[in-house]
Amino acid sequence: MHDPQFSIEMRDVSLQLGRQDFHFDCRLPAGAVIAVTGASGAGKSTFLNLLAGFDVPGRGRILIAGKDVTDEYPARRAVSLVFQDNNLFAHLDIFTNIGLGINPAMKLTAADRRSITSALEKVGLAGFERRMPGTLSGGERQRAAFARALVRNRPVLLLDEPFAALDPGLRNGMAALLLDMHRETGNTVVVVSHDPDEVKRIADFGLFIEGGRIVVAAPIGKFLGCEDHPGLTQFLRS
Ligand SMILES: Nc1ncnc2c1ncn2[C@@H]1O[C@H](COP(=O)(O)OP(=O)(O)OP(=O)(O)O)[C@@H](O)[C@H]1O
Repeated sequence: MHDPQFSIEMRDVSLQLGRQDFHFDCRLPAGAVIAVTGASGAGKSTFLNLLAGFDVPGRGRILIAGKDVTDEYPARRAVSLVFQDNNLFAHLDIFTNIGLGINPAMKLTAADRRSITSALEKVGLAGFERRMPGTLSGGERQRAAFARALVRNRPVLLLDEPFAALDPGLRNGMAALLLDMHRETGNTVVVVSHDPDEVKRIADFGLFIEGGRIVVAAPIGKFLGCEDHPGLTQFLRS
């Protein structure tokens, strides 16, 4: 049974990658900004990869917006993604990269075309439509990927340190844009962050992952006040 309060459920999900095993079991609130935290190598990206469908669990079920997606291909899932790399097709210009996020056959309406231009303006890349990804800086590529997520407008947005390559001013600007979009659409945002200030600023709910397991999952007030896990305390003070 699906409870509409939850947009993401992992039911007894297990996975082994090399010598590392992972076990995730969680229910995440719909319409929240959920911060995923943990030390390097804890399993944050694997958690997102399972939701995106790039990793497939050996056991357990994954539900997104009430639908069991465990056996569904990444492209069919109700998610958009902004990951650290590999966000853009290198042989296609920025307009096409973003357009594919709206319609994989590039059948775009005039309104779609306007929304691409407008998303590029919002992320500070006005006029970049015909540029190839290889001619953009790392931060510009991340912003282009973010523009694609803006136009895709899926119920769940997965972001793996989306603004890591940006300087602090731009990073804050993009975080503000993310919150604007979130308020407008009411979508669920799952964002990996290494920055406690960013977590405090944007998240409604926090997850702390350690050794391939979720050790804390709580609304943000409780999460920030949690003193039961030295790893989390250290992260929050960093
Ligand atoms: N395909 C794989 N084969 C073997 N081990 C893997 C594989 N993918 C991930 N791992 C291991 O699983 C652990 C968790 O990796 P993951 O990328 O999820 O961590 P993370 O919390 O996102 O780390 P970071 O903050 O450094 O990006 C790491 O020890 C990693 O080396």
